[in-house]
Amino acid sequence: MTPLLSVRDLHCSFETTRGHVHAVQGVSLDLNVGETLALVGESGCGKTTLARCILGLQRATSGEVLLDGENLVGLSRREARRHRPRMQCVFQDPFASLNSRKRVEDLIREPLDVHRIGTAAERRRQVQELMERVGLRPDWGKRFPHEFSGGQRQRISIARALALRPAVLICDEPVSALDVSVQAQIVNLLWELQRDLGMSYLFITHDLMLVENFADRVAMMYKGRIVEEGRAVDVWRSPRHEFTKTLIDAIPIPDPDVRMGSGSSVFGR
Ligand SMILES: Nc1ncnc2c1ncn2[C@@H]1O[C@H](COP(=O)(O)OP(=O)(O)OP(=O)(O)O)[C@@H](O)[C@H]1O
Repeated sequence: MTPLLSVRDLHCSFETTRGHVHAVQGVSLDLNVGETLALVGESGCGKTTLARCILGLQRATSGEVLLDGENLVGLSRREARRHRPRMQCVFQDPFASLNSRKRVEDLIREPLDVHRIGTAAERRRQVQELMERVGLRPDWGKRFPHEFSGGQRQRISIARALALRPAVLICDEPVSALDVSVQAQIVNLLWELQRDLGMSYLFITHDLMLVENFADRVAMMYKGRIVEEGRAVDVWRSPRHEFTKTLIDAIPIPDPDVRMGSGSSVFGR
């Protein structure tokens, strides 16, 4: 099966006042249709830079990002625009990523306006549907982001990302700015959306436990490289790289009275 998204030997470097930073060092990854690949690594290992290169927000130094077999690296802005609807992103901070001066309905409608999808009436209707879909009341559309909680704001970001019906959703630490109780709700929402819409997720996190039951495969990133990759269950049971072992060892042993039965998950999968 040809992967939907394939990253091939991707490098990204920065020249800074402190010298040369080789943030992404020859990363290769595949993401299949309907699959969740968790990209797990500690702060500064290059996860966001990799995501930005995949999305075309950051120019890769070399390598390929193939979407349905077409290489996106080095495309002109105009050519890249054609692919943009197919890959969308939900960022970490729902406070910073939403323009605070825009009403929620305008924020969610914006991608449809930019890509001129549907009539004005169809776009308005779609905004209502998207709000319902992510668990927001459609009559809240006239409100501004500051009137919402962190979890609700992340729902707004998700609705906005879904507007163009992407095939790939890149979730860059989408719950790490949220309270633990809210984290589970947002992860559950993402899981339901994937089940219903069939999207593929690249789920970036520093928290291995968060993706324990959510990811199909896990890629461990360490100092700019993928050091271990495999089915989530295999990586979890028999980690090979020291970095993975350290992360797993740091996870508290769950209280059996709280986690109902072996193998069950707080995220219900
Ligand atoms: N625009 C930039 N200019 C210079 N250096 C950068 C730039 N963006 C990232 N870096 C550097 O690249 C390295 C990887 O950063 P990156 O943000 O990709 O890591 P990360 O794993 O996403 O970390 P975090 O989880 O903290 O966001 C870091 O050393 C960072 O300082």
